[in-house]
Amino acid sequence: MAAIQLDDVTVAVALDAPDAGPSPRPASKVLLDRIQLSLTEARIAVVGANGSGKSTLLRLLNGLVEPTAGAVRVDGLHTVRDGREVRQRVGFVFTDPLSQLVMPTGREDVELSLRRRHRSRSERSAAAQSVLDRFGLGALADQSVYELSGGERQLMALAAVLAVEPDVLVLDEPSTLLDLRNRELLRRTLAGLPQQVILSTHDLDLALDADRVLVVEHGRIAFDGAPAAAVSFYRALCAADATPVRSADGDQARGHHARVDPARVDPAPLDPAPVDPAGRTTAGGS
Ligand SMILES: Nc1ncnc2c1ncn2[C@@H]1O[C@H](COP(=O)(O)OP(=O)(O)OP(=O)(O)O)[C@@H](O)[C@H]1O
Repeated sequence: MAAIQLDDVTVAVALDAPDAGPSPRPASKVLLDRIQLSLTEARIAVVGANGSGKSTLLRLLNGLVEPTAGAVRVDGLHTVRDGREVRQRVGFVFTDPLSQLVMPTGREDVELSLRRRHRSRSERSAAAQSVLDRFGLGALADQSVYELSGGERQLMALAAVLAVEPDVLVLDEPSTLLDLRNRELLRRTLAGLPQQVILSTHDLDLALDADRVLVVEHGRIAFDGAPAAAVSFYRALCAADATPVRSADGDQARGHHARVDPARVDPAPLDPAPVDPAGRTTAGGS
């Protein structure tokens, strides 16, 4: 497995000119805050609320997003300085397949992925056919990508990235558009891959297939550990968020700032396993 190291990584973006006035907006927004992670497990899932920072975290891994501070290394390669080598090792599958499929048909897209690996056109074509067949996409290979269903496109985008056999596969919400059957196909496919797989998902069953799950909350790692405990933590976090709380003046408000103590999350009834004995369960970083 590859060793991916995030050393004290912060990602911040500049916002439009802050308004002057009694409560001026900040000039920048922190998307990820001092993340310290060592990612070596074969299957890692990242869960968290919309806007919590999951995609930003994944995009760091192949240099699509650059840290504002700190560094990300893949097998010792720096994602900014050694971007090209890192991208050859780390394949990235986007949530929206149309931002990835650039050729008119799936076959052409997979062949484009394979252009460096197979110089001969006939070899390239045979290799593309074999990849497409593996995903049950052979019959759709010559159809316009715009005529494919969302799920078919998503599988096509995955096939095009896997065609070059990266060492690490990073997938941003890969099951969003898939029906139950294709979700199962995706789960089986991911389970059988030799690559290290790191994915973000709102599909908690997919997260439970992983060896390790990170819960991202407001740009920080709120929990890092065994899947059942992480999912229980995340459910508790969402429940706390959704629970109306009474403010001091008696008004009801949503408990957006409710704290869930990771050490006190009961993983039952999903799995009675205790929180990861490796002690990676942390609040606000790992
Ligand atoms: N370039 C940018 N400029 C300003 N804000 C940004 C930028 N990129 C991301 N953000 C903000 O950063 C936060 C994290 O975004 P990110 O896409 O990482 O979230 P996410 O957890 O993947 O969300 P989702 O589950 O909805 O896909 C969001 O509030 C988003 O609006």
